[in-house]
Amino acid sequence: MSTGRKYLLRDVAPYGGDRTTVLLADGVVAAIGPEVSDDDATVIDGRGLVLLPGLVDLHTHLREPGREDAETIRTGTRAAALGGFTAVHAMANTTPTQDTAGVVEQVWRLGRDAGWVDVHPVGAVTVGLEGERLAELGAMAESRAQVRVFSDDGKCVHDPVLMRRALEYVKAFDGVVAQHAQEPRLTENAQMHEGVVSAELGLAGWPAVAEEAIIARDVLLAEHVGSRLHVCHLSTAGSVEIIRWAKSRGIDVTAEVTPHHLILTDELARGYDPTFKVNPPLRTQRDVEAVRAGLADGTIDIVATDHAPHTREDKDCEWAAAAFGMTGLETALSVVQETMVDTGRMTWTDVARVLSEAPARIGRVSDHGRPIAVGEPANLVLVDPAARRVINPEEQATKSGNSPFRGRDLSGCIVATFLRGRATVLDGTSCDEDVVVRW
Ligand SMILES: NC(=O)N[C@@H](CC(=O)O)C(=O)O
Ligand SMILES: [Zn+2]
Ligand SMILES: [Zn+2]
Repeated sequence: MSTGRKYLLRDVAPYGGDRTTVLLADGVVAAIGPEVSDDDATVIDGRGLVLLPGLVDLHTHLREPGREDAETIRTGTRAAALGGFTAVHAMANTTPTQDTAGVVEQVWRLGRDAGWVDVHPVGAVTVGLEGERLAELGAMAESRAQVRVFSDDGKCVHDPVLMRRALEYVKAFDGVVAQHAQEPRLTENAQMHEGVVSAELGLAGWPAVAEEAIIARDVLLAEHVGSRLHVCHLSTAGSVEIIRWAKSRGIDVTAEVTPHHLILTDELARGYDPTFKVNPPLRTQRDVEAVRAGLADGTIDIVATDHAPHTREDKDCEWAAAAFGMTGLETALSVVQETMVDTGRMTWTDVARVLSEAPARIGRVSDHGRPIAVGEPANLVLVDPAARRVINPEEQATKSGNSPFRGRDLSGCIVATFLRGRATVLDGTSCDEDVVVRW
């Protein structure tokens, strides 16, 4: 499983703490300590660099099968590695839908063959994401892909009876239902957040209550059946309040926020640039403050990218005709650093929790999100928090150009990413030749 190559990360700061030296060999963390050395190892000067467990994304759209013009498993996972990820969960809204053991195994296998990160397919909750019949959840759980996260993401499981049955069903294999919380009737034709800006622009609004009503219903359903619920891309102040209340009652719910909802607002719609059209929509500054506070105090468990690549044809058109979604794998850590670390709201230990440990736990991925300790799998990322870069989507590994950060100067760069001790990224560049699968 390992390349046989060894790496000596000299004078790195695990979790941004005291400097030490870390040796990676045989796919694991082989030694840690200020005096550690190894003459055969490739030495990386880690002064000023922060070492974190490899990032885990619970919410990525890789588009394959079906929309390889927007992204492939190979391009999307290379983007993930460049963003510091070692594992991603690939959402089920592909064509065909990831609603059978056959399709999730295909995605899992393509991810393994690409070799950039571990790909964990998400299984659809309902057949074809149509919200009518439960998909074969058990068969997907038992397949080689070992699916534990189920979601109709892109669509809401809006039938409460189906949602209840899904929550009950996944208990048998310790699965979780990840809900895209969008009340369909309240969001018909919705184009952006419903508020002052949508009124001024004359665009149909997506009210906060359309998200909050589903979250409120689902936490009560989860409590009723004693199951695990995960809320995708939570975006409003009211949603944070509901999750806080649910957790105080002991309900087994977790929630995610995207990088873009931590930093961007609905004001960006004023330019009618569809790059900023996303589901759920960018909200107000008050919501941004609330999700930051919720992430800092643990109400929101994780940051997930909701990386949603779209072709130029699907995005370079008038606002109303454009697809919802923005890319995020290659900028996620920078946005979290800027909004949460550089502002003093979180430490790097907190970042490891929200971008690695907690998503691995929610997705039941056992060999990622582990502590940086001797004997643990060497799934790691090395970050230079002092570096800055201007985002140019044309230079990114993702096939799609719909980054909302185009032209923006962001802090923090990924220096290296290691998957089971093999460098997938070195010096901020992907190690293309090294990505030979050894399983
Ligand atoms: N987030 C988006 O705006 N779009 C996602 C679907 C989704 O996450 O709901 C997509 O698949 O493009
Ligand atoms: Zn969604
Ligand atoms: Zn999504």
